Amino acid sequence: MSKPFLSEPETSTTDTGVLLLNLGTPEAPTPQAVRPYLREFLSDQRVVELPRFLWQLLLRGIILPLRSRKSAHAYQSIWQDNGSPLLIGTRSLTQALSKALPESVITRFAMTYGQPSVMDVVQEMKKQGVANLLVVPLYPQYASSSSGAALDQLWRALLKQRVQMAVRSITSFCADTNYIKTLAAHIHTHWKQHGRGECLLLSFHGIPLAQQQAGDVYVEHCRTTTQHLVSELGLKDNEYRLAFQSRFGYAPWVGPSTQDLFNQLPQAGIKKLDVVCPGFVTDCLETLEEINIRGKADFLAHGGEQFHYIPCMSSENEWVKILIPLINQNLQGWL
Ligand SMILES: C=CC1=C(C)c2cc3[nH]c(cc4nc(cc5[nH]c(cc1n2)c(C)c5CCC(=O)O)C(CCC(=O)O)=C4C)c(C)c3C=C
Ligand SMILES: [Fe+2]
Ligand SMILES: [Fe+2]
Repeated sequence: MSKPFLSEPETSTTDTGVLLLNLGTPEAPTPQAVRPYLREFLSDQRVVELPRFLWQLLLRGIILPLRSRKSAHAYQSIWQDNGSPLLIGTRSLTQALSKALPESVITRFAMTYGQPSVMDVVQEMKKQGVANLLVVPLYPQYASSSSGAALDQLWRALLKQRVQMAVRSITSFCADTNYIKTLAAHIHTHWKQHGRGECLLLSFHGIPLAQQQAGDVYVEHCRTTTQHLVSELGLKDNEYRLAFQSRFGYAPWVGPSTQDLFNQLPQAGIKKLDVVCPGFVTDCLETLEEINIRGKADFLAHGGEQFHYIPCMSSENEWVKILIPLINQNLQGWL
């Protein structure tokens, strides 16, 4: 029988730690590796809120066999020599923040699904002496299915601790001034280097409409980011669009859909399109494959002439500029 609480070191420590949380990604771009990742992800009731038994029948019987193969194929098109872009990006962001924070702060990352797990990393940080922990889900806009699910894993880890850590968490930073200004500057730099389209599409990951109607603040947060960003960029109403991507399943999702806009915008006279994904801290399957491969092909096939995807901001310069002040503000009194 497993013990209800973990054994603790006898010395009491007071070190401070910062834990970054991201979604997780498969170990390899193969159906065999994608399947356990999707099973864990899609079994989370924050992600799919259907009755558990019915959903598990559907998931294991129909969805996993089909989706694992389809997703593995998509992952193959973006996989890098050293692994999944989401893992590479999260690791390099952790290294950059670790360098920029005082040496005494222990900085790590963990994944909501897959490896490294939140449970293992929190345990390891505790062994290293962390007693005060700041947790930063890497999602500027809060959604129950992303930030909420990430924080659930942290609370699960704390349930195992005999002597619990002091914990602070950042739940969202959708209107943070450094985030908005740095993102606006990033877009300007892209325009200077590659030219500017007729319209800027801000594409956020979607959520099921039922979750929004049940009170999730996610869409409101996406609108807040959009308002601040377009005002910082000085865009007129006809120079930008807000849309939601990555629809999953047959139930309605929040709209308008990014996919629909790729098909419709050329007919509405927009032939040159720039796309940015402000809700993603690191490039991943949903930006590199869904937007920059499939989305681009659809837009061009429907009469579009120029499609520029503006990549996520860099870890070393831009995200450090955004996250260090936010982290320092939340570490007050601990250092
Ligand atoms: C803003 C962050 C995200 C929210 C909100 C979110 C909700 C959400 N996602 C799914 C289903 C899938 N998402 C998948 C990939 C994926 N999702 C996010 C972020 C959010 N998801 C990221 C960063 C990624 C990329 C992971 C990577 O390895 O690069 C996938 C897996 C890929 C696929 O098969 O398409 C699924 C499935 C739901 C159902 C949902 C809200 C309820
Ligand atoms: Fe940049
Ligand atoms: Fe997702």
